[in-house]
Amino acid sequence: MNQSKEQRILNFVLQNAVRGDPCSVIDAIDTYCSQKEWAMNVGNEKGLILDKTVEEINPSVALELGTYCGYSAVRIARLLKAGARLLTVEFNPEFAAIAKQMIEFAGVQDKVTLIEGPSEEIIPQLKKKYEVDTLDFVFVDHWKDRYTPDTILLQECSLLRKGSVLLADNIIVPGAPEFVNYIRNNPRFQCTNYPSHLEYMKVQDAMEKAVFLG
Ligand SMILES: Nc1ncnc2c1ncn2[C@@H]1O[C@H](/C=C/CNC(=O)c2cc([N+](=O)[O-])cc(O)c2O)[C@@H](O)[C@H]1O
Ligand SMILES: [Mg+2]
Repeated sequence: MNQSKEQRILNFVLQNAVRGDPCSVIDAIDTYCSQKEWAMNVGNEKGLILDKTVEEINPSVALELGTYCGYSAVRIARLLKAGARLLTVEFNPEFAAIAKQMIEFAGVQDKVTLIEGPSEEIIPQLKKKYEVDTLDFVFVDHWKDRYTPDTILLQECSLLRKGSVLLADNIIVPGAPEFVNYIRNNPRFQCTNYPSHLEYMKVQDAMEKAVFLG
C-alpha cells in the first residue's frame, strides 16, 4: 500500500532534520512542502505571525485545534517557557500518529499533549480530564466550519478569561466567512487582521487575532 503524503513529509523530516532540534524540523517540512508536495501547514510566513503572537502572550496553557502533521505544534511548543504546555487536538488517527512522531523527533514532547478526538468532544473535557483552568492562547486551524461553533463552545465551557487570545488561520483561503462575521461583530472580542499569504503559494491569505474581553 503506497505511503500517504503525510508519511512522506515525516520521512523527509526523519532523514533531513536534526533530532531534538525543532527549528530543523520546521525548516525540513517547509522545504519539502514548498519544493515537493504542498500541504496545509501554516508555513513560514504565517508561522512568523504565529511566533510573534505566542512570544507576546508567553502562554502557560495553549490549545491548538487541528494538529495535522504537527508543524504548528512544534512551532508553538519550541517557544513555550519551562512548565508551560500545549494541548493539541486531532481527530484523524493517521494524522495523529504522524504528528506524535513529528513532535517526539523535534524533542518537544514534554511540552505537548496530543489529544486524539473531535474538538467538540475534547473541549468540554479540558477542565476536568486535562486539568485546564483557562486557556491563555488558542490556535484555530481545523475545518473552517468548526471555527465558530468551537469558539462558542470554548466560552460555554468557561475556558476563556479576560485577555485570552485566539489566533485563526485561513481567513481568506480557504476562508472562514461565518467566523469572521461572528467574531468581528461580537463585542466580547477585540479583533486584529494580519494579511499574509497562503503557505508555499503567492495567494493572499490572512490570520485573525481575537482577544477575549471577558
Ligand atoms: N473538529 C475537529 N477536531 C479535531 N481535529 C479536526 C477537526 N476538524 C478538522 N480536524 C483536523 O484538523 C486538520 C484540518 C485542517 C483544515 N485545514 C484546511 O482545510 C486548510 C486548507 C488550506 N488550503 O486548502 O489551502 C490551507 C490551510 O492552511 C488549511 O488549514 C486535519 O488534520 C483534520 O483531521
Ligand atoms: Mg491552516
